[in-house]
Amino acid sequence: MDFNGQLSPSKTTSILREIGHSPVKKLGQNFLIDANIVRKSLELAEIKKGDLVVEVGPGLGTLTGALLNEGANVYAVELDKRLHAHIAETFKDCPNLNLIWGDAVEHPLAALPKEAKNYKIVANLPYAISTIWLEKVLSGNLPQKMTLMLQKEAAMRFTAKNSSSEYSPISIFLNSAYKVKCAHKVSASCFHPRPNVDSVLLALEILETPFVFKSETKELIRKIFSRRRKQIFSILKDLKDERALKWLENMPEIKPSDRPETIAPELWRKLDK
Ligand SMILES: C[S@@+](CC[C@H](N)C(=O)[O-])C[C@H]1O[C@@H](n2cnc3c(N)ncnc32)[C@H](O)[C@@H]1O
Repeated sequence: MDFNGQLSPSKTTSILREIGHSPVKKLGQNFLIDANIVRKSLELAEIKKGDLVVEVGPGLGTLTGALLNEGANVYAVELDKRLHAHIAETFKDCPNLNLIWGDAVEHPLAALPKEAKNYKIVANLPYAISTIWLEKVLSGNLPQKMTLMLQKEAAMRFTAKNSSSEYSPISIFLNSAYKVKCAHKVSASCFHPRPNVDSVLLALEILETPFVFKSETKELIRKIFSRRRKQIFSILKDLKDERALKWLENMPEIKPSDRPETIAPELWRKLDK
């Protein structure tokens, strides 16, 4: 089956007209209309027949169709009821698609079976949920590869190194489990409607020994970063966190006057022990 007939801007607008749908900004509905980017996403994810792939927000089904064409088993979650119905109808004869209606923050891996191993994620993510969704993914059964289309600003935050202004809790959690294989700038003209900002296609590969932070440590790191301009000792004293104060005491690499954004991921990992 060939599902790739909807990549041109005119075909996309005609499908939207047919199903009576106007793109919803708050759901990040900027649909991919560039066949090269679709191909590149599949290439980076090294999609082959039989792969288990999670997709967030299939939208009009452009990536979904390409994944199914390659013989992948796709698990997808779409929040927009009209688009969910459109996808369900378009792919009704396709047993390799497991589609659910719902919020990807609640179902970060769609309906993927809990025991699934060696799965991948390929998604053109809705901007509003990209960080919270990724945090959820990083808390559980980790994918082998993630190929994510993101707004440039989110991609920079995800991949930031310490001592940069973008460095955030999500940079620490992601950097502790994945390496960046490639980050490819994507122009606004590859989407309909055109977003106001550039996007980045980010390919991530799991580390040999990925590190998953405990949820209480993640919560603490988030609290510390909410005061990122302050010095680490004074933050921990304010928070009255004995465990973290002990960590700092035993960490000759960190000065009490350092700011949280200067502390490298491997030092934060020691706070989790
Ligand atoms: C950037 S569009 C991508 C659409 C399609 N995959 C493509 O590449 O053309 C984001 C999609 O995510 C859906 N979406 C937005 N928020 C969502 C959420 N919380 N859970 C699941 N899907 C969501 C939108 O309705 C939209 O279909």
